[in-house]
Amino acid sequence: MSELELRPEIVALPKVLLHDHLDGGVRPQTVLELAEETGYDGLPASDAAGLARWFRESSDSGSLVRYLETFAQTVAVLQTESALFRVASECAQDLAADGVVYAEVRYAPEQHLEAGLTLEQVVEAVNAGFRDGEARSGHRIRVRALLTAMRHAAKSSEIAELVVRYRDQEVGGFDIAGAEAGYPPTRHLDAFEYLRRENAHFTIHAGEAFGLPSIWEAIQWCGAERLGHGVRIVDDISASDELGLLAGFVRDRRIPLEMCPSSNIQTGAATDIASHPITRLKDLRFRVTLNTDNRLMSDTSMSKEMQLLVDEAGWTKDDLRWVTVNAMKSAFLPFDERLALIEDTIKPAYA
Ligand SMILES: O=c1[nH]cnc2c1ncn2[C@@H]1O[C@H](CO)[C@@H](O)[C@H]1O
Ligand SMILES: [Zn+2]
Repeated sequence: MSELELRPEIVALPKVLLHDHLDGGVRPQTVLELAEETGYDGLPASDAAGLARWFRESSDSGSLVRYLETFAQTVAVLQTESALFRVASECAQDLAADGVVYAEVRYAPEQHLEAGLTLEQVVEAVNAGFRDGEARSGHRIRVRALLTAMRHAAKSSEIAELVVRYRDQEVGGFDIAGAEAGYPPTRHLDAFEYLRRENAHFTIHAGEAFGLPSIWEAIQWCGAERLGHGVRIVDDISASDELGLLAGFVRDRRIPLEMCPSSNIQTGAATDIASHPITRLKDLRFRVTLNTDNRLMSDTSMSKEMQLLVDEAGWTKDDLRWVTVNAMKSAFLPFDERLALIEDTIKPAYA
């Protein structure tokens, strides 16, 4: 991705981010310092610029599986409470500086147990880091956590229970992530059924590397409230914009699509920003939201994703307001709190 000078008027707009991975958004310099502190010697570069380049280039393979391999480097240095606290705090500060007013940041607690932490210690360290970052940011931002279970693993029920246990401590919901092909979400039906019995929220990564069957299972078998990516829903829309039954269901039910344009280009789910399905889905009035996915791997931010759409796909400020309101409506947050953010923070700033 080329260097992009961000326009201050875009940075200043209030933004809502529903799909951002904590372990995909670490500052390169922090990765280096944490590796030094913890004695991890497996990093592929020894300076921040080189490391940033390595992450971006290694993620450019056109394959989700290869893209996901780069996370081994960030996960390796995120095995202590102090590392998790620091990275969560910096995440909240970086998002706030980018104009984000509300964020749901996800990570997989089960990936941070290698040095002996318990799941609870992981969640509490990250939560404390978010609170610290909110306070230090000097902006009004609220950051909540989504707890991810890895789709190839067998911890989803435990992670789902964690979501319910910490729901009053800014844990908004549950997600599953990881390689999509070969690991259908129905492997985790027990977790989804439990969450529904508990009136808890969840989203599922679906329709990114794999097509319609994955989206269909996520919605109709698992009961996903939102779709992570969901970009392949265009496979169910004809050249003359006729919607198939599944695409029609997704649009009619206003199922939010957590779309991540730059990430999709790196994993091969889309070719470029100009032709990314997000614009077509916006024009067809799907419940489209705009997201970063992994700021480190894609060298991106919410402002950058917005500016790319404006510059390369003809988006207007009205479109940016629309996806921002869509995202706020789709947040895993009580209705009155969503409404307050829309009326008091978002709408006045885009007027
Ligand atoms: O776009 C994606 N698709 C599927 N899985 C992902 C994506 N981005 C990150 N992760 C996976 O989610 C884990 C927890 O944050 C990451 O470690 C990575 O393996
Ligand atoms: Zn993701």
